[in-house]
Amino acid sequence: MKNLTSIRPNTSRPARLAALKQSFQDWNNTSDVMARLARRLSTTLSLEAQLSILAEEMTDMVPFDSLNYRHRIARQDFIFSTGMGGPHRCEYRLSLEGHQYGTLTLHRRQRFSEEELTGIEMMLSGAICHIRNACQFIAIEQTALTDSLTGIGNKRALDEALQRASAMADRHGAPWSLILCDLDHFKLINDNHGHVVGDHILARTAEKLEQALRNSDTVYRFGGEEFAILLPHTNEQEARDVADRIRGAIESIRVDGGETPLTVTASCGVAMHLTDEQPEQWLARADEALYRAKAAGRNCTRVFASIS
Ligand SMILES: Nc1nc2c(ncn2[C@@H]2O[C@H](COP(=O)(O)OP(=O)(O)OP(=O)(O)O)[C@@H](O)[C@H]2O)c(=O)[nH]1
Repeated sequence: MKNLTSIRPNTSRPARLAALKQSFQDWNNTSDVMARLARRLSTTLSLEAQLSILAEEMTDMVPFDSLNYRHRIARQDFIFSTGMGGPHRCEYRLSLEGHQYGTLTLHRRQRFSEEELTGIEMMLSGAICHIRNACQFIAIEQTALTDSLTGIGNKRALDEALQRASAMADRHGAPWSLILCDLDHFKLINDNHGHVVGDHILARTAEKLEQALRNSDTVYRFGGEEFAILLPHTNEQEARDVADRIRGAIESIRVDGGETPLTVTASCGVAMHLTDEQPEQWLARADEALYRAKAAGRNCTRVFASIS
């Protein structure tokens, strides 16, 4: 409950409002480079958009032929480039409070003067907090989409990827396939050798899957011992071949298990996306195919045929 006596009388203050209006106009139209840079950078948390703004503002002060930025964030390389090189360059490692936030390089045909280098450094000082925030935002987003045990995409990442893939398959008519791959009798491994060994096998499986796939294919940990693989431009016959190949890769894993090395097999279910099919239906068909592979005795692949 508000204390009514503390509420100020509801009268307008024309002088203050006029000052606010002036201040807003100044803020909006400022010719102060640093203030404008800070204002523009604060409008976005997209690192790409921030670097575009920085490049735009910087080229007004210190013309350059190209700007390149590179930073490894949450195990992925973030690269931004604009323009085409030149023989002279200046490079800055961006850091704040002991943390690195990437390397920014400018190239130009003419040498950079001392005054220009000082100008660039001043602008980078004005941008660094914003760049730090954008880098941290990417890292947080990445963490939310990554499975902590294996380092590959998690269920949430798969859900988002399935949405995008369904939309693209419908728009472009290109085939997309989904493989669900589940380790066989994994409970026995945990029961007989412990969870640490089970975890190790899951991590090795993720590694093997990534090695066995093309760069355009993406792999996710979908559940405990279940993985999903999304394959663009791949029909169901090709996806079946991929599924058999990855089962072979998983079977080649050897883990120290006492007297004899431990091995593991997997079952796979394959479904190709159907026109206008919702992601959940697509996933359900792949799951049904996986169920059939398990029912058929495991260590095999089954396809949910798009034409029966
Ligand atoms: N070590 C480890 N085990 C997990 C993890 N997530 C799930 N599991 C285990 O995976 C096992 C899955 O067991 P089930 O669903 O019965 O499947 P299964 O034994 O592989 O049998 P089928 O799938 O029918 O071949 C359970 O023992 C879970 O505890 C994990 O992150 N680490």
